[in-house]
Amino acid sequence: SEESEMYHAQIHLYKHVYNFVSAMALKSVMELGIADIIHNNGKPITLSELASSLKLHPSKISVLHRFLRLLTHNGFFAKTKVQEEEAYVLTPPSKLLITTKPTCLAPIVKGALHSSSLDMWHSSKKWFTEDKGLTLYETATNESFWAFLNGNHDSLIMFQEAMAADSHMFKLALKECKHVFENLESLVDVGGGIGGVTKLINEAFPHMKCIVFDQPQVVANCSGNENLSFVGGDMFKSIPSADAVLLKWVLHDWNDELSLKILKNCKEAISHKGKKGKVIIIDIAIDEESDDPELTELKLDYDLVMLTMFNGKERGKKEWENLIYEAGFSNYKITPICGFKSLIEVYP
Ligand SMILES: Oc1ccc2c(c1)OC[C@]1(O)c3cc4c(cc3O[C@H]21)OCO4
Repeated sequence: SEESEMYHAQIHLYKHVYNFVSAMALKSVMELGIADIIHNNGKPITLSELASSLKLHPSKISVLHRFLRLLTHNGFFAKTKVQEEEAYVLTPPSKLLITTKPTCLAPIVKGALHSSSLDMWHSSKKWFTEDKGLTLYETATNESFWAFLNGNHDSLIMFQEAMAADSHMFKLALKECKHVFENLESLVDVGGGIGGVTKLINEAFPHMKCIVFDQPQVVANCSGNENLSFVGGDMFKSIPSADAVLLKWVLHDWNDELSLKILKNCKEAISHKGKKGKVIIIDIAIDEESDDPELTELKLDYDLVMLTMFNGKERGKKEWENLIYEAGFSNYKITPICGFKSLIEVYP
């Protein structure tokens, strides 16, 4: 009936209006360190045990229960019984918040839901109606997000820890895509930040000469080892030579024109010593036909985060192909990795 269609539409609309509630509840649980408490408890934990671990005021115990109820409903916790009393256990998504594990993604939750990433959205009408080539972030703050990070040490650390946290997922993927890095004598990790990924590659391939290449102020206080070095520079000007260039979660920060510039400099960097060389891109590839709707939604969410913060973009397979050929490369191969990213090997 028309009414029931209206009622369903209403639920759909309100659900989206309040999508932020589960995100912020997850942020609260991350800040309280609840995953660590349950993990360290070594067994299911009751609400009162959890509340006393958190030293919550008695009036906040029911508050905690309501937060856990929503997050249990959304798959972050599961309920069980301990001597007839309800108790909570972690699920795979909340296990990603255990801060003592290398696969901890708490820094991403912290960075992505930091007010510096959220406040800009209140300026979107201004952004849409202006004809300036600014990002939403710049419209809201009058500076680029990169300038903000370079001007706020704590936020830069938060961002770099988020990137490094995501890199540990790559450690799992490295097992499946080891062959991509085999027989490389050298590799330069462009936009490698504090070396999250490069250190993992250096551990897996100790004989490979690895260079972490990022802006001078980013690599300034980083130190490596005899096969891991940090080099400061500008990837839009030139990139140090190596057998392979790695671009992990870099090109989605940049529009096509700037991404082309980076890729052309990569082509220069791998054409040394006349060897074949390759560019290894690790980034999101939108694929609406074969991805399930939830995965596509994540990729489209990231597309708007990149657009609004960096004037970047997530790319579909065809867009990656066009960019790769436009940059003068002759061939490429896309392999899904890490759940929602792809590894794209690009050959000159
Ligand atoms: O190339 C990338 C990859 C992921 C992210 C990027 C850029 O910026 C947006 C983001 O939501 C974000 C924003 C942040 C942050 C981490 C963080 O992770 C997310 O720490 C401070 O602000």
